[in-house]
Amino acid sequence: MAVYTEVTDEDLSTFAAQYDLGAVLSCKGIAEGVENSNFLLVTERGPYILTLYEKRTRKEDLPFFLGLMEHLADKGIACPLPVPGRDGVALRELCGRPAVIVTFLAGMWPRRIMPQHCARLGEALARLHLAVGDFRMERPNALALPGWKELFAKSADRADEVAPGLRATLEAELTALEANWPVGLPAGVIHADLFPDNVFFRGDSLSGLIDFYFACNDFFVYDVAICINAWCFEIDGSFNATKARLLLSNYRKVRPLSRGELDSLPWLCRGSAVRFLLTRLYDWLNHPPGAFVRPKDPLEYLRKLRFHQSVRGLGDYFLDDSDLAESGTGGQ
Ligand SMILES: Nc1ncnc2c1ncn2[C@@H]1O[C@H](COP(=O)(O)OP(=O)(O)O)[C@@H](O)[C@H]1O
Ligand SMILES: N[C@@H](CCOP(=O)(O)O)C(=O)O
Repeated sequence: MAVYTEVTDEDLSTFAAQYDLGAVLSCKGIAEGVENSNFLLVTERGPYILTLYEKRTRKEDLPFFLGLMEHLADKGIACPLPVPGRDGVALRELCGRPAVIVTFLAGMWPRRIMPQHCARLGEALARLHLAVGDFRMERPNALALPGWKELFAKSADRADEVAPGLRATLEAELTALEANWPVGLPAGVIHADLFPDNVFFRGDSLSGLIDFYFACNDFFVYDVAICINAWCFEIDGSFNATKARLLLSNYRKVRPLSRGELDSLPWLCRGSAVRFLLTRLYDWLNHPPGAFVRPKDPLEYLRKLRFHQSVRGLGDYFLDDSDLAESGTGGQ
């Protein structure tokens, strides 16, 4: 459960009085998420989500995240909308933390991922990438290669406590990634954390996307790589090529991927595995004592990294020749 900051009844009623939401009926910490403190806030107007921004979310980035949600909602993407107070301001402060109330999105994230979820995810991700075409704000990716190196430096000395040899593996992988990272691919704002717990479904239909607090500018296809890692491995660690193919083919129906983007996928998958391995490793070694949060397992991402390291080429695991033929041999 991610509740780093406790909110007293008194603090909450003073805070809620700044909105036109009626009286607060209940406010409960949410038993999911690891980054920020989230509460299900029920008022006379209905349910909302109250978020207090913690650790990795920098206050200066919040206008970008809130502006992005407003832009996407305007483009018809189902996502939470920041709720302004009576003064028109959405971003406020509560218990010394930046805080926002956003609209509640109905639906459930899939506990057991079925191939059809991956198909719907592919379409939604591509729609998101098209919808940001005219979003004018920018945020560099703080968790790209230089950020990975900083995180690694903070955890390197203790990495082998988590798995023997992890330090050397990460050192070598960071060097390899630096030498092979693609350049010049189509880029724009990406979600950058579209894990199953951030995608809601109602029945078989995808009902919305949440948690835009890692969104940033990067290659669109890097977002695809993040989703392949988060959605296309089974609990036993095996890669599910059917899920990856469905994710990719449905993405490509909405936003075609060039041959250059497809060819870069194996390295982007490796990079994405390292990115989540490093944040999880850091959190594993440093989670605040007493905080109501369960750190996620870094080794899940070490296993995913090893899988991608063992792959010899694109055709080996995602796509066969007929898939690749659709993209021609063009560049980016
Ligand atoms: N707008 C929303 N509508 C409904 N539930 C939400 C909403 N935002 C967050 N939640 C719930 O809170 C949980 C944690 O939110 P999330 O944004 O993923 O937190 P974190 O940023 O800490 O990872 C989600 O899994 C979901 O259950
Ligand atoms: N998805 C990340 C952790 C970020 O937490 P989330 O609750 O915002 O998804 C991971 O799995 O490491």
